[in-house]
Amino acid sequence: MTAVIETRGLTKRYRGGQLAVDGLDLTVPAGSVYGYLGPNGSGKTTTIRMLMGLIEPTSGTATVLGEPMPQSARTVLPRVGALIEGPALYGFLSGRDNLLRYDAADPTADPATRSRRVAAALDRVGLTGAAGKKAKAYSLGMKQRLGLAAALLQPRGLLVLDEPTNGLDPQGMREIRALVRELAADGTTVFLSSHLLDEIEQLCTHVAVMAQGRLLTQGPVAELAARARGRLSVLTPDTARAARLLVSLGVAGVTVEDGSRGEGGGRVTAEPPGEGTELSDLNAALVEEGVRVRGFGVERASLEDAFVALTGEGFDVAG
Ligand SMILES: Nc1ncnc2c1ncn2[C@@H]1O[C@H](COP(=O)(O)OP(=O)(O)OP(=O)(O)O)[C@@H](O)[C@H]1O
Repeated sequence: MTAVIETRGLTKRYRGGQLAVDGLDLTVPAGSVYGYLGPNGSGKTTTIRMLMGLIEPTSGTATVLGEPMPQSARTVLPRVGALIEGPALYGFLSGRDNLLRYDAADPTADPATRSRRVAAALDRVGLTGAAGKKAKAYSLGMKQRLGLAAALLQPRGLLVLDEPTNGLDPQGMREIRALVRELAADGTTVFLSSHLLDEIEQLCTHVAVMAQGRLLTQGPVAELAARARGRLSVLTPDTARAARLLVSLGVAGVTVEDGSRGEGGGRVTAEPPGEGTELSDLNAALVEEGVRVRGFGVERASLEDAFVALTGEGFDVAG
């Protein structure tokens, strides 16, 4: 498999002494939608700025589309569509005129076909109807889509999107996510940073998890989630009794969630039992004890479970 982005020991220490990225080894396979996940301040933007040749690494190497960065920035960057820290737009110009300016700034873009390229890009992001409006009248989501249109003026081998849904309302988020899915379906490799775990789970085939400048893990999303163990879940109105019994049977991590499940129902979750204990025996023991069981099973592990297992802490999934 060819890597579209590869870094080895990539490190950035800012002048003030802050170690923002620490010995990063990333491998982004061709055709992947690669989620770069980490809380604010974990080094995502710094990494992207190094990949795009905007800042020099302190040490380590990076290749993008097979060429070393920042040395090959001039040949690599025209093949990369990037949306970093919000698009730079002229508010007093229409959406269309903003794109015409972007296209004109690209020395490789043929002026004869400019208006056709711009029309196609506007259509791609669903802004044809609003193309004549001034950009300052655009919603944040429309501005973000216009930024994406600028990134799509030329065919690209790679799209790099830094927190593309940051600050958007739910509708705007849905629009941008739908667009990213469409682009990915066309086979474009997408590298997308986010601090939203559910966004990565919805959009990405691969994920790298960052914390404090260091890579905790990377790989296919499905593999990462599968590595985490699911939770045993018992739906019952008799939560306290169920919990006591599970604890007495040696089940670990027993947690009671009461309330809002209708008819006074609640839920008890726990770690799935280890070898030697059958799930069916646990269920039978609950029933024997007179616990009314409305649901029983092991829920599939989510990426969040995997993240908690990795870091020992929860994640800001709501943003
Ligand atoms: N120009 C700079 N000079 C000094 N320190 C910096 C600079 N830019 C970022 N940092 C620090 O480097 C660390 C990583 O920042 P970075 O912006 O890369 O993180 P991030 O994961 O992108 O977070 P956010 O989503 O908040 O941008 C932070 O501690 C930040 O304060």
